[in-house]
Amino acid sequence: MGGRVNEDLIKERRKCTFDIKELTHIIDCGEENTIKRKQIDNYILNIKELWDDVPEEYLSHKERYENAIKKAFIVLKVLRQLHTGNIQITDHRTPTNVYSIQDGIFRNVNPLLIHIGLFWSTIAAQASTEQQAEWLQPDSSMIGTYVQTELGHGSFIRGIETTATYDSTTDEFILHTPRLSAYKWWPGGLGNTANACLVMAQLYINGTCHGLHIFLAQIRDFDTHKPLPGIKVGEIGPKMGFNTADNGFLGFDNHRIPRTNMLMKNVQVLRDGTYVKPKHDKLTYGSMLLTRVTLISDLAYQLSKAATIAVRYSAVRRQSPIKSNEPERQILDFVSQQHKLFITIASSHVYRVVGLWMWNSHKRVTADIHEGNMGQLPELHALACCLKAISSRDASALVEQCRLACGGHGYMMASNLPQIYAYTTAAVTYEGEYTVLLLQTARYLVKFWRLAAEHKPLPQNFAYFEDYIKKNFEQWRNSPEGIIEGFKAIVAGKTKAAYDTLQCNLRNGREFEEAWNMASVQLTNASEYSTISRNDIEALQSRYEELLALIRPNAVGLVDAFDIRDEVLCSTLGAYDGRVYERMMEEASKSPLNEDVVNESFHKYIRPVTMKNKL
Ligand SMILES: CCCCC/C=C\C/C=C\C/C=C\C/C=C\C/C=C\CCCCC(=O)SCCNC(=O)CCNC(=O)[C@H](O)C(C)(C)COP(=O)(O)OP(=O)(O)OC[C@H]1O[C@@H](n2cnc3c(N)ncnc32)[C@H](O)[C@@H]1OP(=O)(O)O
Ligand SMILES: Cc1cc2nc3c(=O)[nH]c(=O)nc-3n(C[C@H](O)[C@H](O)[C@H](O)COP(=O)(O)OP(=O)(O)OC[C@H]3O[C@@H](n4cnc5c(N)ncnc54)[C@H](O)[C@@H]3O)c2cc1C
Repeated sequence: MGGRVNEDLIKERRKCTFDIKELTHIIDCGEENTIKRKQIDNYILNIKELWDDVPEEYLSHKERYENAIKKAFIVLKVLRQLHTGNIQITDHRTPTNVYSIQDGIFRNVNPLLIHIGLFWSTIAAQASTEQQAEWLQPDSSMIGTYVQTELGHGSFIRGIETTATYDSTTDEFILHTPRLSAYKWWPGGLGNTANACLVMAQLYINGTCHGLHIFLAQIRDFDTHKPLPGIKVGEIGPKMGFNTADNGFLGFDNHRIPRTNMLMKNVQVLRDGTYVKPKHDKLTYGSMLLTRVTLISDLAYQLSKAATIAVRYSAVRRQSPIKSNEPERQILDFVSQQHKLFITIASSHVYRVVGLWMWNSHKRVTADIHEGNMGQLPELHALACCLKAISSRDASALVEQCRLACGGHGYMMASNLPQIYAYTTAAVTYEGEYTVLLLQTARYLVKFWRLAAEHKPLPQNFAYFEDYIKKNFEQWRNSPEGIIEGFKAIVAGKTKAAYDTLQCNLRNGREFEEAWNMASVQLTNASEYSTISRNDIEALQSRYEELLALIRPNAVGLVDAFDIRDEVLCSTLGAYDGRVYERMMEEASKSPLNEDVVNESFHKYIRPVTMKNKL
């Protein structure tokens, strides 16, 4: 859409006091990455078939999938070309914004996301060298997905009921779904697209259960795409979001696969049925760990999208004067509006930095695991659980806050805020539900509190537990360092309170698991345990208000620095030129309900009633 840039946005950009490009390079982890990202964006933007004329919301459930899958295979081809062609990407999962353009293409989710992001990466991480040589061929016919969750079990995966029973007479595993609750349910791409999958199932050898293992199973014919005999597969139906992805269900009726289809890098079943244990029995959960780490950066990016839309809109939107004799003000001038929006910008930066830090930690710990050293895995797991849980919860709350900050127009699908919310809130549940993951972290903290309470040696990371017990905490200091000390006090105080409740429940004769359940609200909540006083809180509050005023002139510059293209934002409210009302009117004109001046329903249903007595 042509036309001049909104005057208010022009003024905002003139006011900016820092170098926007420099911040963009920092966000992208270097100018080189910014250049690479822009090259990819431009390349993909020129592929006409990837861009829709009709807004997605007007398509049926079936059309949405068909449109998305058409685009997904074009993107897949481009991805392969990018890996071998002129634009080189060495590590496509580095959590920069390199792949952000897909948000614009799908306005939702790539139906091949699990194929690209989980299927291949699980094979790469958990299959033996020979298996990888066979399966990771660039011209492979496999379109795969990651099949773990069942109708009856998602969080408690030890409860998974699908079985893989070794038959030594034929050297095969028999995959079986014993009952309805054991049907696989949810995996992305399973409904219509995948012809293969990685299945999480309970391994049985000679009547002994060895727990959960991962198996590669073909489920559809590579040529005809019909389900193989013994496979019942389909799509689960419309969801709150993710409707461009065909999440599916799957049941096995004694479906046989070769023994060599179990992922055997860390654990093996030999020809005679001998079971060779892994070095750590949670290595099978490795893909969940990696996705939790990756998600933190993805959620930071979703926050930057929501902030860009809401800040630009708030700079353009004028409503109400502050003083009655003045003109109406930009809504961004209201301090309450700044509070809603600037925290979203800040949170995006926080989770971007933390996501990168976690990504590097994951790389380091994985390298250690390759060398046989599992020592850092529990800490990484505890951190990934907590950060995935809070980043998804914060992101969905803040995206919703941005939507509300756009008033009625934020409720329009054309603002793209409802779609970003539906996408973001799903992350609170998938890849480990919020509370369930927080309880994993609590379990880790309580273990170290017990050591502290028993005056046993603690790792350096937990020295602050000892400080808390010895009352070594400093008085509150109103500074970044002081705030960190305050948080340490809160964690220690909360862990102590939960631990004391746990001990009290145990002394009252409860079994540990029951005592844990009774303490679980305390184990997941945070309260104020620091030495902060009422005066300190008031001082912090006024410092916060001063900072809002300092950020205000740079607000548009800060979101411009996220450098998110209009084709990715897909928002009438958030486009770079700020021509909000023109874009809204243009989008409304695309509604099929505006095609006829008088809709045919008038003649069928309305007129017979309204004109009844007059005919
Ligand atoms: C343009 C093209 C685009 C291309 C795109 C390219 C790339 C994209 C790449 C990535 C994607 C990026 C972003 C993603 C965006 C969107 C995502 C889209 C789709 C969504 C996918 C969703 C997929 C899924 O949901 S898969 C299913 C996930 N399911 C779960 O997470 C289940 C949760 N439950 C569990 O994990 C476990 O049951 C548990 C809660 C951890 C408990 O396990 P259990 O065995 O019962 O263990 P227990 O509690 O008894 O603890 C025992 C012991 O083990 C320790 N433990 C547990 N887990 C682990 C672990 N993982 N690692 C290490 N240790 C572990 C635990 O702490 C205990 O220790 P201890 O005894 O206390 O010492
Ligand atoms: C959009 C989307 C995509 C998905 N994609 C995939 C996929 O590709 N592959 C796949 O395998 N799965 C996938 N899933 C499934 C997802 O991983 C699970 O839904 C998720 O792990 C939560 O499990 P659940 O549904 O069993 O929730 P439940 O565990 O039934 O949660 C319900 C409630 O019970 C509470 N609860 C459960 N256990 C405990 C406990 N021990 N202590 C305290 N409270 C507890 C929870 O906090 C929650 O409030 C997807 C899900 C969604 C929404």
